[in-house]
Order: sequence, then structure tokens, then C-alpha cells
Amino acid sequence: MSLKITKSARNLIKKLVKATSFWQDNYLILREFKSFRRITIKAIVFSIIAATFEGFSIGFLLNFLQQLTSNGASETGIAWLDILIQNYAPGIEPIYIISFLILLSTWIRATANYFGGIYTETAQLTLADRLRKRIFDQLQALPLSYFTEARCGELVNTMTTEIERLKQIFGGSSFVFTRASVVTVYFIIMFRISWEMSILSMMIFGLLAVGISTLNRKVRETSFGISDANGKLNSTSLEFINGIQTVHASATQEYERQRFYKISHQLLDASVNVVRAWAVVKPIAESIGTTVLISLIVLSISLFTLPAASLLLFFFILARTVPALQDINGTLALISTLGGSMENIKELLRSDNKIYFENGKVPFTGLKRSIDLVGTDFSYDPRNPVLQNISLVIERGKMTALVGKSGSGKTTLAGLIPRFHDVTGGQVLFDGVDVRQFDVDSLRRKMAVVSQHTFIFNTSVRDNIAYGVFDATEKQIHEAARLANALDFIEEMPNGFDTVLGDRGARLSGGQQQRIAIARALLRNPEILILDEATSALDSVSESLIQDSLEKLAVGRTVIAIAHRLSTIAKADKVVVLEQGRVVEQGSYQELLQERGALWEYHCKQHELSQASL
Ligand SMILES: Nc1ncnc2c1ncn2[C@@H]1O[C@H](COP(=O)(O)OP(=O)(O)OP(=O)(O)O)[C@@H](O)[C@H]1O
Repeated sequence: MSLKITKSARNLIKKLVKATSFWQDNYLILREFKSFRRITIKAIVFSIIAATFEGFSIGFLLNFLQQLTSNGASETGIAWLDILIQNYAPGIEPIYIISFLILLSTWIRATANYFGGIYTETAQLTLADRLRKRIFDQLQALPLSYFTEARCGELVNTMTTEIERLKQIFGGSSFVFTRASVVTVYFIIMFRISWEMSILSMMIFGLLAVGISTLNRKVRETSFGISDANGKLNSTSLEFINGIQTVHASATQEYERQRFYKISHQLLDASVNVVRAWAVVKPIAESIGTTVLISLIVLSISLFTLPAASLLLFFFILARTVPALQDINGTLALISTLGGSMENIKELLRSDNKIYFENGKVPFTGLKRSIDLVGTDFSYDPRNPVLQNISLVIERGKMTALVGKSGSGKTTLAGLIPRFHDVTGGQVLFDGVDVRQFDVDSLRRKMAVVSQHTFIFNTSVRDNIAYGVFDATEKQIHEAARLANALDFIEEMPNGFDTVLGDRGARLSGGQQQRIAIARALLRNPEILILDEATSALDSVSESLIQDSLEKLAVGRTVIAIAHRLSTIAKADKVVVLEQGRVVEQGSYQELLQERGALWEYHCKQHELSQASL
């Protein structure tokens, strides 16, 4: 029965909490506390214990003062304590007992503060950790198209700086909670001393709070500029560092300097605005607080008559209440300055404003017949179709070459096969089954993509080759490197396979990076291989090495090659020519040449170029 009542009371509290607009506004962040409820509860409990014992120590102070002013009264003034003394320690002077109790309360308060501090800090750190991970998971669940739209720097800013700022919000909130508990205890004691004087003080403080909260709201509004400027600063810094070579090559250092200075100045302006707004709050609160205190003293002395010890303690507590309230106000104002960060994090965590990648359930066990594109359309932006009504059969174990001018949609088309993008019309079928029905991990595990833009991680050569095949043996890694014609240059490196490659493979040439990518693909031993051939001019030795390793990689697999070299096109079983997102020709190389259409022109152009370069 009692269990039922507790349960329904708990449910009622939950419902009430969830009905508050604070919960609804901040649900995406507050729900994280569920996973570390215990630490949060401990932090709250210890803060309350600390506040209670602060109250006890001050409460005992009144009895202590009364003892001093009454020339050694035989009673402490606390009924339960007097009974205890009479029963168990009749000979001991009450003043010693009160002194001991004051000390004991202070020790307990200090201990509770110590644990409260640890748990509060742990709760904040855990919250930051949870949010970082949640944002990471969120980013992983989003389709690739999200990353082209959202700015990289802003995302990094939200995951790092904004989370740190959010931690400050919760640090501040717990500080406000602790101070508010202490102030509550102060008010209880003040009420016990004189309810009239307490009500008067509360009314004045209440008015003060209304005024200050209006100011805090203004501070909060100014804070949004900081988050915005921080995001832009991060983006610009990342762009500058990533594009440093282009900046030097284009001699645009001065342009970049001005761009960076402008954004940095924007951050400065936004921060100064917040500092100005915040700086107003503190002195106003301080001067009003002191005025209130002095007015109260004057008013109470003339209006109310109280024993000297009580009056002294009342003002002693009041004098402690004013700075505590000022602390609360100051912290609330500081929290207001961090509102922008909170909004940014919530924006990223929201799921109702994003399109998610929907994974299929069917495990992909391998291609048996063909990949079919049936009336496929695709666009990154609805106003601008990139692929239109593509119908095409990619047969198992054959090489299909995609040919066409730059921007005709070859990379986009190839990206539909590992489901980097979802079609906007028509279908992509694997042996007659829509690609969206397959579990995407199982699908991609059967594939490898070697593109012009190989991403090299800042780890060792070995780890870069084995990326995604984490159980590969040393022998397999060496064999993959050998087949990719990468073994020679790897062995010449200072630490061979242990050499760390630097940010984005800074230590490798373009051709070497490609050979690492080919080794990576070889190690995956994919059934389906997507090759995006480099158009950039490699020296002829590198080119023939890469060509040779690509040929080894392609043997016995279903290959979709975005082909620029005639040698690749000529070897393909099928050539598909794209123009402005449409298939204009498809067939074998010889057939298409005989038709003297688009491929013929392409062929002639390449031939002229190769003749000219001889
Ligand atoms: N992430 C993207 N967001 C928006 N538009 C894009 C994106 N990627 C490509 N496009 C556009 O889609 C069209 C086709 O691009 P795609 O990269 O598929 O062509 P491509 O034939 O592979 O070109 P290239 O041979 O130069 O690599 C282009 O007009 C391009 O501007």
C-alpha cells in the first residue's frame, strides 16, 4: 500500500516537473542526468547537509551569545539539549557544550561541502562527457549531405567550446542551488528571531530579485553573439589551417589576415558587450543590497524591540545573506551569458529538424547477379537535379566505366552504390532488392572506395592500411602494401610501417597517398570496388605504378570505375557516358567508338592530347 502511494507520488512529481516549461525547453540536455542520477542526488544531498549545518552553527551562535550576555545561565536555551545535559552530563557548563556543537556543525558542514563539491564537479564532467558522445552519435546518424551544409568549424565549436561553456552553466547552477539552500536556512533562523523583521527583509529582497532578473534577461540576449562569433572563428581557423598551401600559393595572406581579424574582432565586440551588460548587474545588486541592509537596520531598531543578542545575530545573518544573494545574482547573470551555448547544443541535439539516415535490416551477403539503377534521379538541392532518369545495369564481376565531362555526375552516381546518398527518384537495386533494405554496414563491408581524395589518418602507416580491417595480420598488411606498389617507399621511411603519417598524410606525396588507399582497399578484399581515378597529373612513374596496382586490385571484382584514362576505358566491359546527369551512351568501348557519338569525341580529344604531349 505505502509502496503504491510512494510510486504514485513519484509519478505525480515527474509529471509536474515535465509540465514545467524549464523541463520542456531543456529536455534534450536535462534527460542526460538520468544516466548519472546517483551522483546528482549525492551532490544535492551533500549541498543540503552543508546548508543545514551552516544553519545549525549559526543557530547555536545565538545560544552562545545569549550565554555570554546572561553571565553564565544554567540552561542553553534549547529545550532538547537541556534535557540531554540534565540526563547524561549534568556537571558540564552549557557554554562548553554549545561551543562543541558549533564546532561539530562546522566540521560536518566542511565535510559535506567537500563531498558536495566532488559530486557536483563529477556530475558536470559526466554531463559534458555524455553530451559530447550524444552529439558524436547524432553526427554519425546524419547523412553525408548534412556535413556539406553545416560548417565543420561550427560543429567542432559546439562539440568543444560550447560544451565547456555549458559545464559552466551547470557549475553555476549548482553554486546557485548551494547558496540558495544556505539563504533559505538563514531566512528560517531569521524568522525564528523575528518574523516581522524577516518579512520586511524578504519583501525588499523580493523587489530586488525582480529588478535583477530583468537585467539578467538582457544579458542573456547579448550572449547569443558570442556563440555565433565563436563558431565563425573556429570555421575560419580550420579553413585557414587546412588551406594554408592554397593561401600561400594564391598570395592571399593579407586577405586571410583581414578575414581572420574581422571575425576575431567580432568575437571581441560580442564578448565586450556581454561583459558590459554583466558588469552592470553586479554593482547595481551590490549597492541596492547594502542600501537594503542599512535601511533595515535603521527601520528595525526604531520599529521592533529585540534582546541585544537576537538583534546582533539577526544582523549578523542578514550581513551574510546579502553577499550570498549577490553571489546568486552574479552567477545567474553569468549563466545568462552562456545561454547562446545552450541553444547551440540543443539545436544540434534536436532531431525534429534533421533528416536521418534510415538503416535497412537485411544483411548483405554478396552480389550474385547485378546492381541495377532504375529510372534513378538525384539532387543535392531540389532546385538543381544532378542525376536524371538513369537506367543502368552493373554486372557482377565486370568492369563498368563511367565517363563524362567534369560535373556531369559521375562521382555522385558512384556514391549511390555504397548509399552515400539516397536517390530522390527511382531505385538502386542489388539483385533486385532495394539498397535501402540492406544493413548499410554489411553492404559497405563488401565494398571499397578508392577516390582521388584519400583521407590519411594521423597514425602509423600500418594503422592507415588496416583502417576498417582491424584484425588484419602483419603479413596481410605487408602483402597489401606490396601489391599496391607501396612497399618500397614505406620501407624507406624512418620507422617503416610504424611511421606516423602526420595530419591528413602531410608526410606523403599525392601518389603515395593513393597507393596507401589502394593497399587499404586490397586489404578489405572487396567484392565491389569503386575507383575514382585521379585526374591530377602524376609523374609517369607514379602513374604507371598506380595503374599497375589498380589493375591488380580490380582482378575478379565488380568494378565501377570513374575513368579518365583511355587504358581503363578500353579495358572496361561496359562504358557509360554521362552528360549533365543523363546517360547519353552505354555499351562496349568498341561498339561506342563505332557509333561515333560522345565517346568517340572523348576518345579523339584524349588522343589529340596524348599526341600533343609526345
Ligand atoms: N555535396 C554536394 N552538394 C551540392 N552539390 C554537389 C555536391 N557534390 C557535387 N555537387 C554538384 O553535383 C554535380 C555533379 O558533381 P559530381 O562530383 O558528381 O561530378 P563529376 O562528374 O564526378 O565531376 P568530376 O569529374 O569533376 O569529379 C556538380 O554540378 C556539382 O556541383
